[in-house]
Amino acid sequence: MKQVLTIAGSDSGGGAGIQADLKTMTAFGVYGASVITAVTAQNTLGVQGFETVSIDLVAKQLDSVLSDLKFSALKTGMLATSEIIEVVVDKIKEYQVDNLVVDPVMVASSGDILLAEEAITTIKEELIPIAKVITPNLNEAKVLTGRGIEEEVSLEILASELHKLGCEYVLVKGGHQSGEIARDLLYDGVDFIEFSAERIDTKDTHGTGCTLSSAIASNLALEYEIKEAIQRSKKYITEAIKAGCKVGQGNNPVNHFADRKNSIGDFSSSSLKLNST
Ligand SMILES: Nc1ncnc2c1ncn2[C@@H]1O[C@H](COP(=O)(O)OP(=O)(O)O)[C@@H](O)[C@H]1O
Ligand SMILES: Cc1ncc(COP(=O)(O)O)c(N)n1
Repeated sequence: MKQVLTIAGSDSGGGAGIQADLKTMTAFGVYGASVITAVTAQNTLGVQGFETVSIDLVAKQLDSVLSDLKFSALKTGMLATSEIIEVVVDKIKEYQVDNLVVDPVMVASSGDILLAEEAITTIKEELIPIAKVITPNLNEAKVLTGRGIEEEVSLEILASELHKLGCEYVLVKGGHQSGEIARDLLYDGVDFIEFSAERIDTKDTHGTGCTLSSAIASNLALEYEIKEAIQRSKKYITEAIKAGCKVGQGNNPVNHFADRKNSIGDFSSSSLKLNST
């Protein structure tokens, strides 16, 4: 069984972070393990607080899983501080794990900040150069290229500038743009490749970025080449947004099991029989 590691923060609401990552990995039939960097108190309305896990315990978690399991791919999400990024980079290098997908999480969709400002430089200088693919959203791409959030700039310019930071591929996500199409752009240093899907008219997009990056890591582990891995992930995230999980009062999460007969919210056709005692 292919094994994939997520190194990210916990979302108590279950829609983003580690929880979204493990659900996505399960949906693609790979084995998911997790190293938790921070614990957030979070729901569909926002992030009410968070604490980071100590550097020592992050390092111990990494040693535990990397010395035992055999990962075909890994992803990073919320890393919170420069110190955590540094230990993550050291361990990835020490254990020589390939297929690193970096989702440079900075701000939750609710607007709450999940990354210390000085850690942006550490992401650029230490993490991005060892990544196979980075998956910034529009705002993250602007911050990483030293732009203001309000600045008008094309996905093409952002992708080509980010590629210079040393990763193999850049996927700039256009989820926060307006228009009928949700367009993401991949750049390999030579060609631009577009991944487009219908834009779903909803505010229930909590966890979309975490889910997409985990789907890409899962598909790389399954040995799909990068374009095919992204194509499959884009299809998956579009279906997951469409199906949605109406669980809370704010911006609800996507439905990671949209293709299952017994998808979340519809157990009517489930083959699972529970014994009542
Ligand atoms: N309303 C939407 N309809 C369809 N696809 C969307 C929608 N919102 C986001 N996406 C897609 O979800 C993925 C995650 O993108 P985005 O929401 O920009 O990332 P993040 O969660 O990091 O902000 C991308 O493939 C993006 O195009
Ligand atoms: C622990 C954690 N990690 C990442 C995100 C970003 O996800 P989103 O941008 O979809 O809210 C989040 N809200 N919480």
